[in-house]
Amino acid sequence: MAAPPDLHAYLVLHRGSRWTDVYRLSPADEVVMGRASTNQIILRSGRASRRHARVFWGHGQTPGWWVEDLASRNGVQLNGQKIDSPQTLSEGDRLEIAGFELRFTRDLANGELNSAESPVDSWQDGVTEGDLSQILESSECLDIVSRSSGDLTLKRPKRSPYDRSRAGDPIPPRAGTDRALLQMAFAMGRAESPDEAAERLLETISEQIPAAEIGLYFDVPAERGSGARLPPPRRVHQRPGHRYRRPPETLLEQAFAPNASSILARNVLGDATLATENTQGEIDVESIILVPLINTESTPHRTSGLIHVTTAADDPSLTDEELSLVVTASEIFGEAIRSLQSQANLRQDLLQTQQTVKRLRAQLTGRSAILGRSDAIREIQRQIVQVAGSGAAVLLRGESGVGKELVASAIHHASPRADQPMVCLNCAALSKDLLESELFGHEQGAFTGATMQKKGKFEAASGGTLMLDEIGEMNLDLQAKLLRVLEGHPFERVGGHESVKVDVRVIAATHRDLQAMVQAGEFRQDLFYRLHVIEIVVPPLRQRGRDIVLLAEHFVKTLSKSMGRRELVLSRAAIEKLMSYPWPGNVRELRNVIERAVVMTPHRDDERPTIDADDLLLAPTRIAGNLPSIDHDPVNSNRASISLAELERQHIVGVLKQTGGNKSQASTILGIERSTLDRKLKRYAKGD
Ligand SMILES: Nc1ncnc2c1ncn2[C@@H]1O[C@H](COP(=O)(O)OP(=O)(O)OP(=O)(O)O)[C@@H](O)[C@H]1O
Repeated sequence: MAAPPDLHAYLVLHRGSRWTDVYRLSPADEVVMGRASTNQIILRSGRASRRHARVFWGHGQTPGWWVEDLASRNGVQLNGQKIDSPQTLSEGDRLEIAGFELRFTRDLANGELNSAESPVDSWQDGVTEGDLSQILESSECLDIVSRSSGDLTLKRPKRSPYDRSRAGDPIPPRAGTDRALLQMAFAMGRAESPDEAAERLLETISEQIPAAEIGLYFDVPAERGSGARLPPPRRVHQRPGHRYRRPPETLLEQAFAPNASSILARNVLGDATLATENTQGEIDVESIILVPLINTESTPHRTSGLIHVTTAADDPSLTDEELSLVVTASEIFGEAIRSLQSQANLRQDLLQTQQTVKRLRAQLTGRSAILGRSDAIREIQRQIVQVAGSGAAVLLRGESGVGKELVASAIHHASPRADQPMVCLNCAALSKDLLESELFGHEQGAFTGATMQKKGKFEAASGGTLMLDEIGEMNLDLQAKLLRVLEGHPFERVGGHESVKVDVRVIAATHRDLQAMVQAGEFRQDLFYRLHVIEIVVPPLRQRGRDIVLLAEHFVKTLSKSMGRRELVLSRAAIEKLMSYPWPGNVRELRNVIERAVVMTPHRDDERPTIDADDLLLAPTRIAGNLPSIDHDPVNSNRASISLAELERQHIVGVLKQTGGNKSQASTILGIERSTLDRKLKRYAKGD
């Protein structure tokens, strides 16, 4: 006799926070719980009597659902009170029978399907291949298994459905399930996309539960996580002659609610809260497994997908082992998706980093653009293009500050080595031993302080370009070692025996006359010839005509911007002053002069600030040949009339001029720290 639908109710058993078992009560059938295998709900516990309790529909004084203790040894508790006569059941009542707790409800939409405990740990915990056996092991916490359609079988806690050793085990072991899950885990580990992983998931579940329809939903956007708005399943498995139907609204609400747990529901024929009707308007689903996929990357954790398995009226009910299988498979799937996601994120990061590197490189190339329209600079630009393609060594000659490093950088960036490193080393700044170890590296313990192996600039520039500035300052022994490397021989790190071979293009630079040095025996002739094959002479600034103004305006613009100042303009008088000055310190000196002027020019709001001739602090200079000379020769000027402090000041100014304003070089020559030099210069600027 079919009961009116509103008389149906459910017994719900939560098993930890992992999943929920639902048994649908039908008024036509009483449900007996106890140890005997003939019961509808079998309690596999030493504390259970053979026929322990029954739940039934009664028409007595109060028509409704009743629970009765069938004279059990350990009794039945209803909401914490032991019962001694049949009691009616009300919404939310809690039954405790032989150590198991069941809830009575008529309304599953009332949140009853979800456990009160914190979020489902199945998806959240995730698994790795190594964890898989542990997860299978954790299935031992299963305390209920189903035997046949329409009943619940409770068994002792801590018994695994995979345990084959117990005599008289009512659960046939699922041979091959573990192996299928392992194979699935490995296949998912190789998957290249979430869809491929999903394919493996569906394949495994449908092989293990052949008599079922399966729908898989994943990547469900947060705003579409319920009801009619749920997108169609991404993957479906249905047997010939059967159609998969998505879960009804009530079940979806449960699955997408916070703390959703997995659900196994049986005996659900005709229940519109748990299944969706077919085209004839009937609900012909017998049992359901619904496992939410929880996205733990989101805050708070939320359901981002579902595995939905259903059996039809004529099929056997889904079992606990099958629930366990689907939950475990979902955990593995979750882990695979997370790992694919993090791979995708890494790929994305890498792409962004590569784009940043490209952008910065373009900026650097822009910055290293050699400004100038003079014939002298056009000739340099032509030579750069000409030599860039070859891997031959290049010798750059020119006064200090003319832009030799800029030319080297332009050659590197125009060459096929542009994507590889460019490394610069100033040979004048280091002692012989230090220079050797900087160039070729050293092994651990090679000298005092060599606490670990260090690669040299040659290795650092591998595949790229090494610029050796002030090559004329290199000691003769090192010149010999350098020549061997330029000739393609391997080298050894200082204190080492291992041969290191690198592919590095060397660009050497000097402001000195190397030929004269060769004649004086200060530079190796063979090295000179090797370097001299391609020689570019960078002209001094005073030979570049209007380029002086072009460069000055460029520095005014870029320096005002970098200092956050409104853009300044050079007055006509200032331009004339710049054009008539011989620039012994070349472009570096010009840059320094403009920098000072930009800092010192007063800031007025009303008009565009102008750099006037007086704002340009140029040192009085006398030119000898085309090299800078020093006006204040501290050695030969009238020392007797000046103080020691003034003598020091003059000497420092002289050395700075000699180095074209290069403070690092000046401090090396003066034998003082760069910071000391800065301090002294500040003091002079204040007029102390
Ligand atoms: N043509 C140019 N266009 C723009 N900036 C330039 C130009 N030439 C030189 N500079 C700038 O002048 C400064 C000195 O240039 P660089 O260091 O290349 O000179 P250098 O000849 O290598 O000096 P040194 O011999 O003292 O090492 C740098 O700030 C550089 O950017």
